[in-house]
Amino acid sequence: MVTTAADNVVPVTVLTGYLGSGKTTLLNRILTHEHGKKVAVIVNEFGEVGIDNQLVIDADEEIFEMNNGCICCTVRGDLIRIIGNLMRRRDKFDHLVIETTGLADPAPVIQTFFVDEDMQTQLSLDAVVTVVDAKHIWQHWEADEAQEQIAFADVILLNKIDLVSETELAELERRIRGMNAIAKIYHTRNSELGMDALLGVQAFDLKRALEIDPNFLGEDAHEHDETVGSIAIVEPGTLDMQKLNDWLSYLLQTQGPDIFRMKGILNIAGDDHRYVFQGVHMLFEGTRDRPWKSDDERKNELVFIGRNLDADKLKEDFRACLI
Ligand SMILES: Nc1nc2c(ncn2[C@@H]2O[C@H](COP(=O)(O)OP(=O)(O)OP(=O)(O)O)[C@@H](O)[C@H]2O)c(=O)[nH]1
Repeated sequence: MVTTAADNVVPVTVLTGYLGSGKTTLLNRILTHEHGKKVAVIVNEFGEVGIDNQLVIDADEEIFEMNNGCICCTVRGDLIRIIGNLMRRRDKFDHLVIETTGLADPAPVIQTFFVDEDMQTQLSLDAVVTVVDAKHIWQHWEADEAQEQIAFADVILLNKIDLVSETELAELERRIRGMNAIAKIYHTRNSELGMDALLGVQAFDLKRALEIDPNFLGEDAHEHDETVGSIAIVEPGTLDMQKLNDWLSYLLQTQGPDIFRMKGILNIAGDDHRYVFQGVHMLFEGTRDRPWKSDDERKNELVFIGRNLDADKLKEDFRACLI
């Protein structure tokens, strides 16, 4: 899973967003943009007319449609099969975008790239990009899918800003930030965003430092409006690796379904290297990272994004792992 540009792996962007939020508009942008990348796209539509083929051919892109049902039910088998076919034409593209349907939970798509060994050697998850309809999101704010799409995202486009006032937009951003402290949030019209912010983000690369909104970290008692939220732990001190392992395994066994994503940089006792980890539901990967630099502040930073998380309990259990 950990990859660098030098590896011959294909970066994969997972594109999510509620119905009508602007995913197709964004996809068209990606396909027609002069970014020098050849992008293959897998779309999952229910009998709708897909992206215009002419456009696809002109843009030197490849599109594959999954028409056999919901991506979240059949995802692993179908996705692996389609990607398998796609990889036979590996020379034809250098980035893959998977558009999930408006209602799909993005987790199974993301997990495919964590669990399947074949997938891991050939592809690397780049980022989850979620398009949010800034005007109409409130109508389905309570829907699990809408919340999960926001919670899983690395990049969020608050789209259709022409339809809302600045105040409304600020309020939406505040609430979304409370749910997801790690995503980069952009304000867009017609899903207009620079390609650098979309493709090649490397949000799942363990080697990249954890990026949490400093404002979020600064807030001690973060107010939560939603059942889905982010919890950040920033603590100095050194951790007992065994205790940490036990705690994290217990946490994932008991709360895995409710923990959508987690990431962290840790200071392990007796090790002069940083330990970095990330997880998606029950799936976890951690590795020894670069050495701490002399001017680094050796502290532990963790972020959990999930449903009904108990901040006090998480912090207490974390502290119990310190030496
Ligand atoms: N006013 C406004 N309309 C937009 C904007 N972005 C997209 N739209 C329109 O919103 C509608 C839905 O956009 P799509 O890109 O098709 O959305 P989608 O997420 O692919 O929709 P589904 O395929 O139904 O999930 C289209 O009519 C777009 O032209 C925007 O920033 N402002």
